[in-house]
Amino acid sequence: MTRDQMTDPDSRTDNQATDGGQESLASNDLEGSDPTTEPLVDSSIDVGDSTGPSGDEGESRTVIGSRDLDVFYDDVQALQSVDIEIPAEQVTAIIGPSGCGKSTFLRCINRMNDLVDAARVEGELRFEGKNVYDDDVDPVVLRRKIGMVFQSPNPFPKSIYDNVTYGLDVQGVDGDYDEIVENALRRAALWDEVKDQLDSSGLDLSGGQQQRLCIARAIAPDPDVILMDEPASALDPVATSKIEDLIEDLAEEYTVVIVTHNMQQAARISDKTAVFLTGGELVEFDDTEKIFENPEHDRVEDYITGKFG
Ligand SMILES: Nc1ncnc2c1ncn2[C@@H]1O[C@H](COP(=O)(O)OP(=O)(O)OP(=O)(O)O)[C@@H](O)[C@H]1O
Repeated sequence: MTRDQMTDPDSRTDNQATDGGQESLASNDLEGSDPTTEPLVDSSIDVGDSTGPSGDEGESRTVIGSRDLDVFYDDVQALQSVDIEIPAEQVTAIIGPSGCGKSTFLRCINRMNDLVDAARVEGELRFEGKNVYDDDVDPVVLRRKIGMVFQSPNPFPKSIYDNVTYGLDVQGVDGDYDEIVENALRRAALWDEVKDQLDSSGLDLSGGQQQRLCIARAIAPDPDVILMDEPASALDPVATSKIEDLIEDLAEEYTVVIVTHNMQQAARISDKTAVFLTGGELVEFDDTEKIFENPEHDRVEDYITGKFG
């Protein structure tokens, strides 16, 4: 299987399951994709320019990269010429003041901005070396490889079991659903708490459990990347701590990109940190320790130390 086969003209559709018009689903809960012809990006292939800038041995492979990425909402520019190389199987935090384009960047990665009429994307955003904005890329397939978890826990009014299998069901994916559900719930650190109540409504869980259920739902289709947009901001400190532990565990298997307003959280859980500042400029991207202890840019230091933002 080659990178070119990420495309699937037969299943090309932007359909996404919706919940009362809210952006309230794991993004890989998508209808319209034909799993029998699902074109995959084989991460074992030579991905050319998707290696890191230095290509040094021991350097983590780049999974997501952008070059000169601009995003506009009508005439308003939300991102300006963003260049970034996001490494595999690490946690990358996106931080910055309100309105600096954090969510916009996250949504570019799996083309969720396609769902916003006013949004226009220019430049290049690569997943496994393939520009996801090429005409031949199927966004439905892309979103199965790049799942998403939103700010507010948003389970469906369905059983815990059905919440996890929903995305698989609508795509007609075959497989042992019992096994998939158990694996996804285990990986989301929820199995032990819910294994005896899989038929109960997902809405009866606590907020933190609901968010872990949403993470299980995002994991079920077996993505490569999990995008998280402030996944703990609606949770209490105990539930937040569990989600943070979970995110660190997930990075052993998945590439995690998380938007957070909480700088302590970024410092605690991420390996890399990207600092966006007003105007949608990516000002600095480096190891999290470096960003928080010795940033290159005064503006980043001012932001980190709370002088503005
Ligand atoms: N759907 C939209 N239509 C028009 N403008 C938008 C839309 N979404 C975002 N914007 C604008 O794009 C810019 C970046 O917004 P974005 O939500 O990406 O920032 P953010 O850093 O995630 O903000 P916050 O931290 O407040 O969530 C802002 O000026 C915002 O008003």
